[in-house]
Amino acid sequence: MVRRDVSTAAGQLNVAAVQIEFDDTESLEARILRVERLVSGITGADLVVLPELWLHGGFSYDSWRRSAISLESDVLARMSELARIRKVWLHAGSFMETLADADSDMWNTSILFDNSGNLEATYKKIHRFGFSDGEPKLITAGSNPVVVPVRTDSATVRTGLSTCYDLRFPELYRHMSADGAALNLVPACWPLARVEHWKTLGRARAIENQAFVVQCNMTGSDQQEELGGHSQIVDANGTVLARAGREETVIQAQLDLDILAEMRRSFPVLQDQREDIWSMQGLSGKGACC
Ligand SMILES: NC(=O)CCC(=O)C(=O)O
Repeated sequence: MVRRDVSTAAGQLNVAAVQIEFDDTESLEARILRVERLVSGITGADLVVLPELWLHGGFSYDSWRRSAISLESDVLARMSELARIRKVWLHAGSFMETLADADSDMWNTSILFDNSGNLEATYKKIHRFGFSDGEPKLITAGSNPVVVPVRTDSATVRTGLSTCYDLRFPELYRHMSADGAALNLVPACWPLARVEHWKTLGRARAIENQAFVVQCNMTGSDQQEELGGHSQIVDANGTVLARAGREETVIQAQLDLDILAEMRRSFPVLQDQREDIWSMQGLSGKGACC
């Protein structure tokens, strides 16, 4: 495995996560306006993160095809404009992406704009949630991990993109770590019933990869599924720098990337990884199931 130089993280980055309340009865336009207002009210952030499928509803399977959008849609033009006007990097959360033709595949695609409103990266969710229902039935899985450099006047950091259920698969984060990720952004639509998993797995991904983790969840309810909230910003020690409750809110924290780089130098656990671990005793990377 080729490992990127970890010194790609430096400086200070102020990040905000916008925890959005979902309500099945609200129109898409009303929700977009609310999100624009929430983002416009944030001060001092370099990077703002929105949740997974905040427009469509993470569990609104029946309406996904109807509400799906293409990368050229007006909604994304508005998100790009928001990033440009507010001069923030904007992880606009994820969207149900489709191509122009009606029968196209759909993907759960995350979108990152830079602070001039340019589209910097897209990431198609790799691990689909729902077992034999929901995402595996309706959408196509991505197959490319994405790590992208985020650069501002005061910071530079390679940033890994992942979505919700991906958080349960540590090998994805190991892969992004090898590609230099020192910050992981995790938009989600994670239910209340498993919110302790959400909180613990975010801290675990931070500690084991010596990286910051920004988890931005939905709250409210979607097709009778109570959504968990508890968005959090975690440092590489697993310390929660900011955490929401279940209300619609913005959380914000300053990420000190110089301290992270120093921690990685003085406690260099990542260099002790054994790449031969999967070939030991003939096991493959896929765990036993049922
Ligand atoms: N939208 C999701 O990926 C939900 C994931 C989830 O509920 C879980 O991992 O638990």
